[in-house]
Amino acid sequence: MEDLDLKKERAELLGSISPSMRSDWSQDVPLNFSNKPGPSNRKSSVDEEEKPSCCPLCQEVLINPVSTSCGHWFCRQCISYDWDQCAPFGPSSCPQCGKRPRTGTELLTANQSSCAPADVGLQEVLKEHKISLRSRCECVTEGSDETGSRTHLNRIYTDLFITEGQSEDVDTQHEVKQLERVSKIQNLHDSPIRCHDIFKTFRDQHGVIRVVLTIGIAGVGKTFSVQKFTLDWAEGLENQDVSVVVQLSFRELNLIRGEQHSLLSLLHVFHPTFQKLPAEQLAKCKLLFIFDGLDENRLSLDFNNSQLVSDVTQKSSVNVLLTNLIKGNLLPSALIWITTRPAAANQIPPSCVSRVTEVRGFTDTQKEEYFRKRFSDEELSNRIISHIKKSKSLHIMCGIPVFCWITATVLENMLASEQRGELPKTMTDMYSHFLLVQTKRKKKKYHGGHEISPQKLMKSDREVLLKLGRLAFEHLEKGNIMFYQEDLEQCGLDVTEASVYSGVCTEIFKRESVIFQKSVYCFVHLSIQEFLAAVYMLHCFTSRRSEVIKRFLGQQYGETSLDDFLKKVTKKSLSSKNGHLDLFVRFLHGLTVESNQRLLEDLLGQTEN
Ligand SMILES: Nc1ncnc2c1ncn2[C@@H]1O[C@H](COP(=O)(O)OP(=O)(O)OP(=O)(O)O)[C@@H](O)[C@H]1O
Repeated sequence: MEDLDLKKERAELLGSISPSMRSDWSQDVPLNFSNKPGPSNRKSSVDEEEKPSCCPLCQEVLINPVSTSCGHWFCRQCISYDWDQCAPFGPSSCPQCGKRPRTGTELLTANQSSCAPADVGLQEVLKEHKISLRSRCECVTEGSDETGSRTHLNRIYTDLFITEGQSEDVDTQHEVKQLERVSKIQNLHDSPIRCHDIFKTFRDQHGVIRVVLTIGIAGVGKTFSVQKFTLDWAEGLENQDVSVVVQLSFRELNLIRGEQHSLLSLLHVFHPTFQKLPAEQLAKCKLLFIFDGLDENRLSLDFNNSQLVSDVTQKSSVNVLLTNLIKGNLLPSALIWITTRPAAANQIPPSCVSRVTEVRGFTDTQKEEYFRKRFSDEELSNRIISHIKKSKSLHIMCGIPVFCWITATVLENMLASEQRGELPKTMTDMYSHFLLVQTKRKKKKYHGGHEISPQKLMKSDREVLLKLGRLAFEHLEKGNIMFYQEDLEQCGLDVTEASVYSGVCTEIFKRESVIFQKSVYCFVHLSIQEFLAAVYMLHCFTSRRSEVIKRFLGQQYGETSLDDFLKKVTKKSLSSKNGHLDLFVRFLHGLTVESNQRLLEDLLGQTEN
C-alpha cells in the first residue's frame, strides 16, 4: 500500500514538474508547466530514470521528493534540515554538488503549479513574485546600530510558542501575569501549532480553515512569524499549495485609506509584479492574504453595513474591500491571515474567523535558544542567560522576544564596558539602559572616542531625545506610528538628528511604489515609542508644562501630585478601546521608581517618586 502511494506520488510529481521547468532554472528556456511532452520538454535532462530512488542525505527512499535547480533530488525534510543546519544565512548550495541555484533557492515540487491548467505568463509572474517576496522577507531590521544594516531572518529566528485558541483572560490580565501563567501551563494541555500549519486541518477538525486570526501582545513575534511563514513559502519550503502570498500590513493600508481601489489595483500598489496579470488569471490561483497588525488599523471596518463587493475589478474604499474579503464575498476561496494585539481583536466578528491562534512568545528553552543563536561567543551567551535567570521578572519578560532583543543589546554592551554598574533587572530599567546604550553608541560613532559614563547625557542628546519623546507622545496619542519628514520638523527634529539615533528611530519603507516615494519614519519598535512617550510625559510633569498635560487629560487638569497625575493618566488609558496607551502607562509608572529616575535624571529633571 505504502509502495503504491509512493509510486503514485512519484507519478504525480513527474506529471507536474515538466523537464522544461527544470531547465528554466538554468534560465535559458521559458517556463512550461504543461503535462504534455513538447520539444523543449524532451530536450531537458531530467526524467524519472534520473531521479534516484534514495535520498543522498538520509540514504532512504525519497519521501516528498524535491529537487534543486542543479537537478539533484532529496526528501523535502532532509534538505530543509540540511539548509537550516549548514547555512545560518538561509538555504544556499546543493548538498550534493555544492552549486548555488541561479534563480534563488526554491525547490521544485509536485505542487509547484497549483494554478492548473498552468500558463507560461502566469507562472513567470508567480515566480517573479516569489523572488521579490523572498528578498523582502529574508532580512529584517532590528534597529541595529549601523544605519541601514539588516540581519538575516534565518540567523536570528527562533521558534515561538504558538497555540490554537485564545486564552480566556488575555484582555484583562497584566502581561507579566499572563506570561507567568503561560510558562506554568504550557506543558500541561496546550498543544503548540507551528506558524506554518495555521491553515491546516487537523484530524478531529472539519471544513476549510479560511480566516485565521493570530493574537499576541506587543513584541511577541507576530510580524516575525508572518515574515518567516512568507520566507519559507517563497523559498519553496512550506505551504506550496498556496500559489500567491500577498503580504500587507495595516500600517501600509492606513497610508491609502482615503483612496478608491479595486482589489486588483490594491494588489498592484503593493505588489507591482501583478500588474502583468489579468484578473481572470489571478482568480485561478490559490491566494493567501496576510494582514499584519490589526491594532494599527485606522480604517473603519464595518462588517454589518458595508456595500457588497464581489468582483476583483470593482472599485470601492479600502475598508469595504477588506470587509468583503474577510467575509468571503470577494475571492471566497482566498485564505486570510490577520495578526493583532489582543485589545484590537474584536474588530473582526468571530463568525468570520475559522481559527484563532495565539503567539505566546518564547518558552524557557526557546529563550535560551534565542541567546545562543544570537551570540556566537558562548561565554557571552552563558553570562547573559545566567543573569536573566537570576532575576525573576527579567526571566519572565524574556518570554517576549522584543524584550530579548533589547536585553541582548543592553547586556552585550554593558558586559563589554568597564564602567558597567549594576545590570538592569526590570523592564523600565532595561529600556532606560537601552536608551543610554544607543546614545553612547551614537556618541562613539559620530564623535569618536573614549568611553564616557553612559548615564551622563550631553545637552544635545537631551534635547534630541526629548524632541523624539514629543514625537513619540503626540503620535502615540493619535494612534500614529509612522511619520513623515514634516512630522519630525514639527517637533523641531531634522532628519539627520533622527537618523543619528538609528537604534531608536529608523527610516523605513523606501520601496519603489507610488505611495512610498516619500520617506517614512518610525521607531524601531512600538514599545520604544511608548517608552519615549512616557519619558516625555514625565518630563512635562516635572517641568510643569501643564499645557501639554492639559491637552492630553482634558481642560480640568490643574497642577497636582505625582500620585494623582498617575491616576488620571491611568484612567485615560483605560478608556482607550484598543489599549494603545497600556504600555505607555506601565512605563510611566516604572519611571517614577527612584533607581530609574537616577538613571535618566538628565532627561527627566527634578522628580518625585
Ligand atoms: N521568532 C523570533 N526569533 C527571534 N527574534 C524575534 C522573534 N520574534 C520576535 N523577535 C524579536 O522581537 C522583535 C519584535 O517582534 P515582532 O515585530 O514580530 O512583534 P509583534 O508581535 O509583531 O509586535 P507588535 O504587536 O508590537 O507589532 C523583533 O524585531 C525581533 O527582534
